[in-house]
Amino acid sequence: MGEELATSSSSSLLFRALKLALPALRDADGGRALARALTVAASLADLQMDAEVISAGILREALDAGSVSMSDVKAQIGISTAHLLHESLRLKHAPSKLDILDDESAGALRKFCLTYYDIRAVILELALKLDIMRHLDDLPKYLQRIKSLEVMKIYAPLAHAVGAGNLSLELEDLSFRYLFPHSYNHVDQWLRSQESECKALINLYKEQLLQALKADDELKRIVQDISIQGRYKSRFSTMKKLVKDGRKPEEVNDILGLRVILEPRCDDNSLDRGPRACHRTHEIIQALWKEVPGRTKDYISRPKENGYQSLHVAIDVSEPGKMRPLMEIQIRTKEMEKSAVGGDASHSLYKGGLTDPGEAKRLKTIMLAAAELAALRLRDLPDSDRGVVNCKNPAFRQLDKNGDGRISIEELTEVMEDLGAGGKDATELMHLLDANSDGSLSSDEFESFQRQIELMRSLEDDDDHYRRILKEKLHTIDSAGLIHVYRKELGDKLPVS
Ligand SMILES: Nc1nc2c(ncn2[C@@H]2O[C@H](COP(=O)(O)OP(=O)(O)OP(=O)(O)O)[C@@H](O)[C@H]2O)c(=O)[nH]1
Ligand SMILES: Nc1ncnc2c1ncn2[C@@H]1O[C@H](COP(=O)(O)OP(=O)(O)OP(=O)(O)O)[C@@H](O)[C@H]1O
Ligand SMILES: [Ca+2]
Ligand SMILES: [Ca+2]
Repeated sequence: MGEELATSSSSSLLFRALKLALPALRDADGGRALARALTVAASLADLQMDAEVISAGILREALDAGSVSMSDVKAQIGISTAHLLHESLRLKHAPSKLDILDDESAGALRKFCLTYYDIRAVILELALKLDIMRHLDDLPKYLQRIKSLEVMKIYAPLAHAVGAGNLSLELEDLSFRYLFPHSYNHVDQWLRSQESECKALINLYKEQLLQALKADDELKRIVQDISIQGRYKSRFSTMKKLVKDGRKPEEVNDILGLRVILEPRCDDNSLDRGPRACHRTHEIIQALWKEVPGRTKDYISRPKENGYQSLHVAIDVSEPGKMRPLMEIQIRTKEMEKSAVGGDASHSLYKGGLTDPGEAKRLKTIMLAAAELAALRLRDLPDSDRGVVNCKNPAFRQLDKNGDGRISIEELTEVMEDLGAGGKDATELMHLLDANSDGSLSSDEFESFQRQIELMRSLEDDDDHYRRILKEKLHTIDSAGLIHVYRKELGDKLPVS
């Protein structure tokens, strides 16, 4: 755990969680249950999650097995951990409502998750999925496929959308392996054969470039910070590129990748200091290595339509008698990076065809407005009216105009129209709230919706806090990115037959 999180209260929380889970897990599943719970906890710690999430990770398996109850968790660990477990269990059941082969449903689930859940519960669920995926060999083949498909179409894109990039790539690669074992082996063998050499090369070039940039007088004058990220391309991403336009492996020019991020000095207000720093970096690269002609793309002088800005250079890192894939170097300022990972040119949008983040936000706003309206009507009710109705929930009674104990789609549409929203929004809302899919809302379904609204409000502060942690520590997207939703499905890009 990070230093600031490893306070005595969080250690005590983890300790209590372990104490509660240990007896239940020690003997279960030949000792494997305990190992699994600890692996999940470790993954969550790697993802910089707080003690509440990690303790939920430890307890989840015991809860599933029925050896620990939710009231045990509430009493011995605390309400926040119990809440996270509750959220994660809700999330667990969500996909079973859907036909996972249907792209529209997968998109709806992602939207649902990001709009309705504590974001930490989403990360918890993703860590649990990762653990399942890492141990798929133990399951029968058909289950391996079903789980992989679910991960490929729902959880890997979800991880990408919430900014857990590395988790998303690992989930993708693992499901790729079980869904398409032959093509996976092909790509895997090829990448593996050069992996350690390429990774060493990435580190070496990264270090050399950083030294050269830091030593340059012009850059010293205009930038206050320089950082370089390196990455070796994932199996699935490589496969997609190879499949997409029939390229030969040696024509994939970004197997090795570096990204230079420059932060111009605050005291230099000249407008072009960012572009100047990027072009100067380009010159330094040209002096160091062999640039591949015709492969350079200057999206700084000419930004892409979506606003994406960056300078891309391909360099030849082969040596005499030793052919190697090309290395792509992306050069950008911190501001350009911010836009590329969270803004309009967002990486999630670029890869997944995400819709405008506003769309998901709108749905949430409508939900909140619907609750407001219900509350408002409630206040307008004369006191004498309260309590005489059969249904105990007055807000529900207000919406259930004909008093038949259910809120129909017509009744919901009427409310939404009062709010200035259309019938389509009512249908969407009904779809999300109608847990048993019978086409109308019972008082139970409505009450659970009200509880969610309350929870969402109380979590607004938490949400902000975790958003910052995710952005900073996971090097992820901005606040809006947390509710990005995929429109274009992964299935579009990958033929799943
Ligand atoms: N976030 C974001 N990244 C982008 C965008 N466009 C390109 N990139 C990044 O830049 C890389 C190279 O893009 P280009 O230089 O346009 O290359 P290309 O024509 O797509 O060619 P290949 O990389 O060979 O497929 C991509 O693989 C991404 O990593 C964008 O709109 N948004
Ligand atoms: N040259 C690079 N240097 C460092 N990181 C990179 C580089 N190119 C991409 N990345 C990052 O690596 C991760 C995986 O990217 P990946 O290679 O799968 O996709 P991509 O390069 O953005 O798209 P494409 O497959 O279309 O080229 C993303 O987080 C991406 O931002
Ligand atoms: Ca790329
Ligand atoms: Ca009704």
